[in-house]
Amino acid sequence: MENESTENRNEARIAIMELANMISVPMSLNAVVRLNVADAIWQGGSNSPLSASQILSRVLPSGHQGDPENLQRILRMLTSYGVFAEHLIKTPDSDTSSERQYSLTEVGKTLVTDSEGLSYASYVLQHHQDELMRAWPLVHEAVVDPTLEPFVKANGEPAYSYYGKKPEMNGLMLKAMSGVSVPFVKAFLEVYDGFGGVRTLVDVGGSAGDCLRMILKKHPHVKEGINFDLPEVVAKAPIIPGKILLFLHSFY
Ligand SMILES: C[S@@+](CC[C@H](N)C(=O)[O-])C[C@H]1O[C@@H](n2cnc3c(N)ncnc32)[C@H](O)[C@@H]1O
Repeated sequence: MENESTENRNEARIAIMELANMISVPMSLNAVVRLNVADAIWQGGSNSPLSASQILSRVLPSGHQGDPENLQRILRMLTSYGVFAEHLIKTPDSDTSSERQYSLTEVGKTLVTDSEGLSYASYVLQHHQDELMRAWPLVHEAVVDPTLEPFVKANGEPAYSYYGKKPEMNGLMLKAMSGVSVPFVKAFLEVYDGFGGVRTLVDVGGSAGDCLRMILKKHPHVKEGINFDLPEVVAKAPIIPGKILLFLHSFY
């Protein structure tokens, strides 16, 4: 091993410590989503910088002060990962001290609830449910014995059949997929021109059917959409009479 005091070795030690603590990043993200911080800052588009105390006064029920210091720690952490922008605002009664305030960056804005009630917040929550978190410490076992995936080892059955039995998880999965896919499909439909001549369109694993619904709306010559997904999923997907059929099946 080379000399431990070289710049390279110092940077390597810091890098491995950062990797070892990386869980603090998604967990902090999960915390701000649970606390609904993005909507509190966004306030219909104002995105005015707010201190941790001001944010807490908007997200907690009246009478609950919370701990602004702890929230500020989380906000600072996520600022360093580009979710928030930090503003140092001089406090009026002091020449020297300043207050930290936070607004949303482009990344942070993905967590703001839109007019359809969607955002990337559900995607964040979906990934950090207890059942998924339980599978992560078993990843090394997938190397030793790949016959059962970590989710099955942790929860007794594969993820999608598990979601199907838990209405809350199923609902969150649907909402997460809608939140992720709707903005992408909007952008994709602005530039993609490949649906000419298509009469029937099948979306395999179409979830709540958002992609199909948006494509059929933009391209009325596509007469029929088939959402091919699991029974519990299509049971929750809105039907468009005469336009979207639901195929209650499994591709396994
Ligand atoms: C990652 S999601 C994709 C959702 C959707 N395509 C979108 O972009 O929003 C995967 C989808 O595959 C579906 N799926 C998983 N296993 C399936 C199976 N065995 N048969 C049919 N659909 C399945 C899930 O229910 C889920 O809706």
